[in-house]
Amino acid sequence: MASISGAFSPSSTLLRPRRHQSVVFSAFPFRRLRPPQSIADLSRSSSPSYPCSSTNNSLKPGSVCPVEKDPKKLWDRYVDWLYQHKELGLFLDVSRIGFTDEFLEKMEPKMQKAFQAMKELEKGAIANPDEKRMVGHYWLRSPHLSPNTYLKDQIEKTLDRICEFAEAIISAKIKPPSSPAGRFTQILSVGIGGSSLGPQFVAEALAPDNPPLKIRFIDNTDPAGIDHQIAQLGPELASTLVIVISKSGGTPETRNGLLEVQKAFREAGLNFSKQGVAITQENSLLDNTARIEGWLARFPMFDWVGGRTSEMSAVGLLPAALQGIDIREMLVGAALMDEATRSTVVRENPAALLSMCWYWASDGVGSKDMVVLPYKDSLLLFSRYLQQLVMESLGKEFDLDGNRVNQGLTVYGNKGSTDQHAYIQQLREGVHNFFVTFIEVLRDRPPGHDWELEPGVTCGDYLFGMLHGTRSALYANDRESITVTVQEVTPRSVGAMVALYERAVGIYAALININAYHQPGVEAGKKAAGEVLALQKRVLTVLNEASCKEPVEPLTLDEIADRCHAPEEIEMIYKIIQHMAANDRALIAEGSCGSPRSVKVFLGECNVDEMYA
Ligand SMILES: O=P(O)(O)OC[C@H]1O[C@H](O)[C@H](O)[C@@H](O)[C@@H]1O
Repeated sequence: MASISGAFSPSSTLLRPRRHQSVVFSAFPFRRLRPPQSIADLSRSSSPSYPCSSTNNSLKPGSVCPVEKDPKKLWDRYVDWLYQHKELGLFLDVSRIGFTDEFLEKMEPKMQKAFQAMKELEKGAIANPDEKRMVGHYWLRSPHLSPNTYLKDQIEKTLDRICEFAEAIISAKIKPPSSPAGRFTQILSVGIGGSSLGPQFVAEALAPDNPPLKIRFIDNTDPAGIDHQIAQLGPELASTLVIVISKSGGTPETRNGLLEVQKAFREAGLNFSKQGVAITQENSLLDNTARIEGWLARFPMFDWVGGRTSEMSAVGLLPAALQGIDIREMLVGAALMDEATRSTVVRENPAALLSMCWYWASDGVGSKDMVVLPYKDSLLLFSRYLQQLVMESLGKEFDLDGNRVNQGLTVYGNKGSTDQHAYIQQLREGVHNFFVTFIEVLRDRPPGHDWELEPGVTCGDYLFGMLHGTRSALYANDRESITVTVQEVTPRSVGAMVALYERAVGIYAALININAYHQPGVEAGKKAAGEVLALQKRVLTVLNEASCKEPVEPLTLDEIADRCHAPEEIEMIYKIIQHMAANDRALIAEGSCGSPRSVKVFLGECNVDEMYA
């Protein structure tokens, strides 16, 4: 790599655009052998072999299988395993994952079983048995594959409506009633989890510098965060289209976000219903609210699309279209990737290659974390998006046969090269509990804008050097990695990447025999949150009774817990008091919060109505 010295003495040399450049690359003559019939065939073929012996019944060699270091053999492995999708301009390099021929051979029957499971899923099987639901996100980009014409029509009609609505908003055929701009200029998206992460990722990746409508998100029940978003809109609230997204239509954080935004509208003298849009399942609480209040529009979320795989439904497509992103291109990218990932030849199926690598790298039990490092600022949120897609899908206590398995695959990462200045030190030299996925984007800038900031080297060359330097340095220390390469960040390539990972998760889930499409663990936290709020109400009632006495009776935490009939909840009661005391809740706490036993509490005023309620 070029030396750093002199890096800040820009040379103004403009690069001559070479029109043939990308063509040369995409037509690079990667040798494609006659497709082998199975992985087992491959292991008997001329591919280089990696001499790791397997321990008894494990699919992976027991201890550490040293990765190939011989440059010539590594190049052979690179060339042999390089996957290319020509039409999408996407490459997948798995050469720096050390799977062996023996591993591939043993995996082959499992892979074939997984392909069969995916085939049945796409045909409309109840692939989510707990919730008795079909899993149909693949139909969203290929409606003709839906199991019946009713679903096909639903998908197509919804897509047409999204396009028409977005066009009417952008062209100001539909206007907000009291906007000085005379048109919608902002989107405020209210939603959480799968109803927000995809739209956030896509906005960051694809929104133009000056979109027809700018988007911001409320994705939490943090009052300060909500206030910040509303304050940032300022007078533009009058020109804001509020899209409330919730599949269930009853998620508390989203409901709270909606109530806070509606209050802001009231206070600004605006009519929310003329600016509100709902995306939710038919007849959900949100749907009924939107219908009764006469909101501007309602779009459906289908029962058979899960939140974390909803990017190609109205959830992802409506916000994207309103930002001027070509959503039909996103769908084309996803459909092309779906087609490629239906192949039952592992080597020719990039999602199968990914899931097979995950299995190898994490022993099929999540023993290693997946660090996702896109070297492109616009893909910053990809790892965050993947975190939900992968971890909520694969992180399960039981397998499909009811065995306790505590499965999962941890995902984290932000972007390169920024993360090289944060935690890559540990990855290179510290605890060896991860593998990396590099996301490489070949095109640095739009054509005609590049320049050499030192002789022969552009800013993008540095980014390129950082990626490959890190990949090599990690590999030299036996740290495995996968590299996904795309030509550019476009609606098509983003659609393809979403589809690639959706399918990889589906295949991997089949390999480890778990239901990827439910999330029973999330319910426990929601239920516990409800219990905390119920306890808070009981605490307030007890305090009110004591505070209405003459004279007022300050209570210790033990006394409050006893009167709430919840002595085992004393710690939570302490936390409730601490939180309310910090938030001007007419509650007076004497003593020191640092020594909870000294605390005595009463209310600043007695609420007589509540006493007799
Ligand atoms: O879209 P919603 O029904 O509001 O759900 C939003 C999110 O909430 C949940 O707790 C689930 O774990 C997520 O999978 C879901 O995406």
